[in-house]
Amino acid sequence: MGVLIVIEGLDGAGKRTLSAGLVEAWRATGLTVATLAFPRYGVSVHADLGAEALRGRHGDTASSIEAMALLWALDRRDAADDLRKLLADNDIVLLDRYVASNAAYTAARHGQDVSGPAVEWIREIEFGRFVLPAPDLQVLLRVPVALAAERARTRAVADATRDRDVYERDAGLQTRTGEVYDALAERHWMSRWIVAGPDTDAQQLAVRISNLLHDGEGVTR
Ligand SMILES: Nc1ncnc2c1ncn2[C@@H]1O[C@H](COP(=O)(O)OP(=O)(O)OP(=O)(O)O)[C@@H](O)[C@H]1O
Ligand SMILES: Cc1cn([C@H]2C[C@H](O)[C@@H](COP(=O)(O)O)O2)c(=O)[nH]c1=O
Repeated sequence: MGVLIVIEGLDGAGKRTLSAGLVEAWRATGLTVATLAFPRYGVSVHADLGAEALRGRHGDTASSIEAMALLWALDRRDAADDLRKLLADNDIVLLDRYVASNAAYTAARHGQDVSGPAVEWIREIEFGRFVLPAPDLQVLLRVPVALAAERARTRAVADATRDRDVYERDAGLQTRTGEVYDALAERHWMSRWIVAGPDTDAQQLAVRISNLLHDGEGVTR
């Protein structure tokens, strides 16, 4: 049974870039690694509807905090069987965003902190009702809001398919989301968390995580 590792962080933090580096580093040591990125655009109708809503389509869907959270959660529910199979077949399954994204953004949109009802609602729906696998380790890629926004802007200029959505244009939302992420990490919500900075070297982080897992630290099952 493999371990489930999640990279979390703000829009533009560099999660996808760091994930690619981790995969390369682990595979070079002979480990089998599978990856999934949520939302699963182009695979899940729920993910695609969510992305379209964030770009002004589907009436008032984007203005409903719970409607958006349920779309992202339903994408993960549909992926649950695939996720379990990947865990059975690989040493490591690395996720770019998972349930904590929904907890952080939903709480932040409501202006709640980590102790508010939104985080508990997401936990109950996704881990309780949808029975999604719990992570073994979550990594918060902690990047200042301004730097993450700059990275998202630069990416949007370079790649027309990655235009900034309404969440990415909302600096207040990103700031509040960062605060909820910090609290989730401090409380080790649903697993042990470690925090990585903006210039994290993927190779070094891969070694750090491997050591944690090897020592049994941060492994929840
Ligand atoms: N360490 C880094 N230094 C400089 N630029 C970086 C770094 N990491 C990522 N970037 C750049 O920042 C932009 C955003 O990175 P990336 O797509 O990996 O972020 P992300 O967290 O996955 O974003 P999102 O959640 O919005 O999809 C990309 O253009 C990427 O090349
Ligand atoms: C998976 C997930 C995502 N979100 C938020 C985070 C982003 O602002 C958007 C779209 O995600 P992307 O990584 O920029 O493609 O949605 C969320 O609120 N809840 C989730 O579960």
